[in-house]
Amino acid sequence: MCSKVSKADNDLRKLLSEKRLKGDEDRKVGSEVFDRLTLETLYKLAKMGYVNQLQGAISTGKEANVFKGVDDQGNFVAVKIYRVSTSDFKKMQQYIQGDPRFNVKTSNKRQIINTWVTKEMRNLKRALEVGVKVPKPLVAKNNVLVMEFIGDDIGNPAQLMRQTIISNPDYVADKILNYVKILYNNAKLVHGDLSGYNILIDDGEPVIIDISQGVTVDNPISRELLNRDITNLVNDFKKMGVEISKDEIKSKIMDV
Ligand SMILES: Nc1ncnc2c1ncn2[C@@H]1O[C@H](COP(=O)(O)OP(=O)(O)OP(=O)(O)O)[C@@H](O)[C@H]1O
Repeated sequence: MCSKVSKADNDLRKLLSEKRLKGDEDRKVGSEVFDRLTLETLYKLAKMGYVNQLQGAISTGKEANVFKGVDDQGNFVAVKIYRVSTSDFKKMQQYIQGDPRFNVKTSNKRQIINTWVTKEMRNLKRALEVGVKVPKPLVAKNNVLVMEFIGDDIGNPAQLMRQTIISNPDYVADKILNYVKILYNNAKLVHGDLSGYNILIDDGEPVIIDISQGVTVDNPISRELLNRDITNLVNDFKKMGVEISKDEIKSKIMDV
């Protein structure tokens, strides 16, 4: 028992000392992201073996920060930490309320974020189950989601589709459209924020990320979100040299 506790203490010390937050931006992130409850959550995840080192920020987003971590077995993991101070609770509430899977009537900010993280985890699982390539979710606890790290063996994260040169654009576009189709028809989900900024290219393969706002097709806003996703894809594909119209995409998705 004693040795377990001291191992966990050591793990947390290691986790915090090795998070290696560099530069002004990262330091700002450090103080904003690592509030007491977040530290406690990371501590529990360290004890459970999910993350025992954080190795710096991969991204500093509007509402969350994504860190590269290492688990007990030495595997890289991606650790997404929602910031309670800057999250858009109104938007989160709107998306959660229209979702029959959740019955959350609270206006408590932490509870809303925790539900949001659970929603992201469940959407990722549901996408994986039908064969969409997304990061495998490993654990969700409070405002922290730990998932499979998408990148190379030495820890370089994969590039965003919008920020990389695609060597196989037709293949990538086709794969993405098939993912949107099976997500819609089989998982009954709409991503809701799909664009080249939420698709990673890993070894020539598209991987869809950031599915937290994804809604079930019976949500009243699902059609509007699907249309927006399709518009974004038309524009992104065009930039990659793949011409396809909104109507063509719609008929591909609905063609079951
Ligand atoms: N599983 C992962 N493996 C590797 N990198 C990842 C992973 N998940 C996210 N990232 C990186 O972190 C960035 C932010 O992730 P994500 O889009 O999920 O967070 P976000 O806070 O919603 O971002 P934003 O506010 O910019 O939309 C991604 O653009 C990607 O570069």
